[in-house]
Amino acid sequence: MTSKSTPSAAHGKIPATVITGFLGAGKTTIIRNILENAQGRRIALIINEFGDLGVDGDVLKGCGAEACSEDDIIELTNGCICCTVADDFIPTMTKLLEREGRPDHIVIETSGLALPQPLIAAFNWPDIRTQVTVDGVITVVDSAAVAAGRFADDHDKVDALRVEDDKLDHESPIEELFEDQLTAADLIVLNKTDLLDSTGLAFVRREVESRTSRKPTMIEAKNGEVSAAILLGLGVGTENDIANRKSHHEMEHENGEEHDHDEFDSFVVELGAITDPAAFIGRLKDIITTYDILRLKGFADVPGKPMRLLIQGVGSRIDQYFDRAWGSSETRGTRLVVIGLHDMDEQAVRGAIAAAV
Ligand SMILES: Nc1nc2c(ncn2[C@@H]2O[C@H](COP(=O)(O)OP(=O)(O)OP(=O)(O)O)[C@@H](O)[C@H]2O)c(=O)[nH]1
Repeated sequence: MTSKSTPSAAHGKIPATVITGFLGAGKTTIIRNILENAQGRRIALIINEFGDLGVDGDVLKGCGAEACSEDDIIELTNGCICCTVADDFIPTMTKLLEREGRPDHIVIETSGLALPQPLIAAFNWPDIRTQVTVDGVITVVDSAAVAAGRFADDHDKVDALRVEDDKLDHESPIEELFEDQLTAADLIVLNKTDLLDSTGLAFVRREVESRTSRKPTMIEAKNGEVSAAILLGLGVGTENDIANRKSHHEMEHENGEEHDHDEFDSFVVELGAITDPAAFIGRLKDIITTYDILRLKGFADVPGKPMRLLIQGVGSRIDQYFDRAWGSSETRGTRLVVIGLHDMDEQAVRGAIAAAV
């Protein structure tokens, strides 16, 4: 199945694939694989990240895949795509469609905290609807996190949040988001299967199935290795089916109350050189656990190394590798974005990370 054979492509509309999924599930990793196996398609990429440090865009620009030049990668940095659809996403799409040399396919990576529903609805805007169709929504799941109970309701925590903030009428914000992202899916990728055995994986399947009343196809993957032939060319036209995919927020606020991300918070920590990366990363793992940090990612300056060290923390797991050389006009330094729930003690986390150097 390729995009060239889908009904939407046959009607001249550009297919757009939405890749969603919670923080650190593996969205960027999957997109990297798509770009490297694009089967001759020219792909435009729209990336949205939570937090003021464009790590994903940088990772994807650095992969140098022919399918997608740096000019074809557009970063939306003014907040989560679901809240900035009108001001940010729609003008960006309009500009993209006015360009010469239109792409064969558009891939959109939502932030890990975004509700996909408002984004899908935006494809019904008149200027966009006539030119683009949603080929499919792919929800990436961190299977290891599901198995660890990361998306199960932590009642104590939710109750504590509610006492602090009486506007909080939701269940656990993480659990709701997880379910909303599953409910939007045409295809669910159970990623990170390398971290589980078959019993764990069977549990994850049941858990995911129980979190959405829709029954999208589920496939398993490790390191985001799924063929572009499976991911691109679903041919769904998801914008015609939004009524069946309502988020908790839409169901609770049919009167149109604004959605926001007050439940989550992020900040960037800037540090100098890291002389002992192994020790630093060991301490970061403890800090993530102590302060219940949801996502930590960025780069470190390691003295004597011509390349920067990419640091990717998801839950208490941290991956690190030297991803690219520092640019000649770039100031070397360590910058990490930290994402957590809104009750995260920013000053304490900042202090702990500074002391971990
Ligand atoms: N063990 C394992 N690690 C994975 C797998 N897929 C991705 N990762 C790692 O998980 C981390 C997060 O992956 P990303 O692709 O950046 O996740 P993301 O969903 O784009 O993250 P955000 O955009 O921050 O929400 C990285 O360190 C990846 O290398 C997998 O299948 N197995």
